Amino acid sequence: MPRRIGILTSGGDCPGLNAVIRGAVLKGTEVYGQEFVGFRDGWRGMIEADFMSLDRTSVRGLAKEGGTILGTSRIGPYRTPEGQPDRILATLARNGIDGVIAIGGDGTMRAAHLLHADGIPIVGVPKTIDNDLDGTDYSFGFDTAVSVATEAIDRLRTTGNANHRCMILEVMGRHAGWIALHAGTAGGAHAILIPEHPESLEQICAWVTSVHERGRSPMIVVAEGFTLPGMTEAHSDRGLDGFGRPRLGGIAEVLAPMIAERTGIETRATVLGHIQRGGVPTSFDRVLATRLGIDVIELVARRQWGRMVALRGTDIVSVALAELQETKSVPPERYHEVRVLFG
Ligand SMILES: Nc1ncnc2c1ncn2[C@@H]1O[C@H](COP(=O)(O)OP(=O)(O)O)[C@@H](O)[C@H]1O
Ligand SMILES: O=P(O)(O)OC[C@H]1O[C@](O)(COP(=O)(O)O)[C@@H](O)[C@@H]1O
Ligand SMILES: [Mg+2]
Repeated sequence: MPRRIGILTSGGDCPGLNAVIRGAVLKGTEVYGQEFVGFRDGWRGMIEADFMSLDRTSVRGLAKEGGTILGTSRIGPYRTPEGQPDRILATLARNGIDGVIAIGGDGTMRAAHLLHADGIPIVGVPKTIDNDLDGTDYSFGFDTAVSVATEAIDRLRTTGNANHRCMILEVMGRHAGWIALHAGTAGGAHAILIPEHPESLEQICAWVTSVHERGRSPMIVVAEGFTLPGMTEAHSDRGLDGFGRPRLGGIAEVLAPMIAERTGIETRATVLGHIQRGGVPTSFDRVLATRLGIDVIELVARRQWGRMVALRGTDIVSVALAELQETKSVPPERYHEVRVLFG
């Protein structure tokens, strides 16, 4: 039975991370008598042996707390001499750490898979507000982000109606438009634009005009990764993130003047940004995150390294990290199901 376990949170933060930590620490300490440490700032803490001890007291009241008490980063393994697997194994051994729980998104799970293949005892817990992680029906953080985005749509509609304007809300979603799809559907958007399904400017303007002509204020929801035909990459003018990828954001501000010019309808853009990632998780996300934290301890107890806990229907199951596909995209039929309501 692994006795001393390290936990880390990596990648973009996500409401529910703390609830996972609490679920895992409470289950592990109470049921198996395990000890826990928390690596600070994701993989960096594991690589540099920068950790804090986690006990019952340190996870008190955490189910409802946004962010992560451990901090997160996009600093990864393999990039420095200390980040090589043999050095990581030695660091873990020196500190008496028998296994690692990595809580993160697609990137973190990819890194965890590589580390497992290189002999590091590691299991994963899926997190992402984007809901784009393969292998799990939903990830915690998504429901919170959708709730925040839906409220933003409701608010934008009243100001849009008052001023007879077209309103555009931009939400996160680098490769997948799940937040836009769900929030747009919940908020009754007149068009939802997502990375998986390009729409032409002509089509978008046709929807906007038809809404306006029947006396309503058009409401568009766009995911940050959406591209117009002819764009080879998602819009980015904000430099690179910690992992060297372009920081997305701003496509709503690109679309607004184009739509205004073509339709003659005054148009305003709002970029929701990190508001959808901060603050308290919804009760759905608290429950999901807590269950994943509890259940990942079973993987650890059975030494089922190289696996990730996941939600399948209403059950928590586990999947091999090696089997995860690149991205869980919005399937065409899910998009076309709501597209018939646009305009
Ligand atoms: N293929 C990879 N090899 C090594 N490390 C990786 C790889 N992909 C991601 N990582 C590390 O995991 C971190 C988290 O991934 P990222 O995509 O930024 O967030 P998330 O896990 O939320 O998707 C990255 O910033 C990087 O340090
Ligand atoms: O501002 P940051 O921290 O770079 O995060 C922005 C990114 O966070 C996300 O919500 C999640 O990204 P990761 O899962 O890769 O962390 C993306 O949709 C968005 O592009
Ligand atoms: Mg990612």
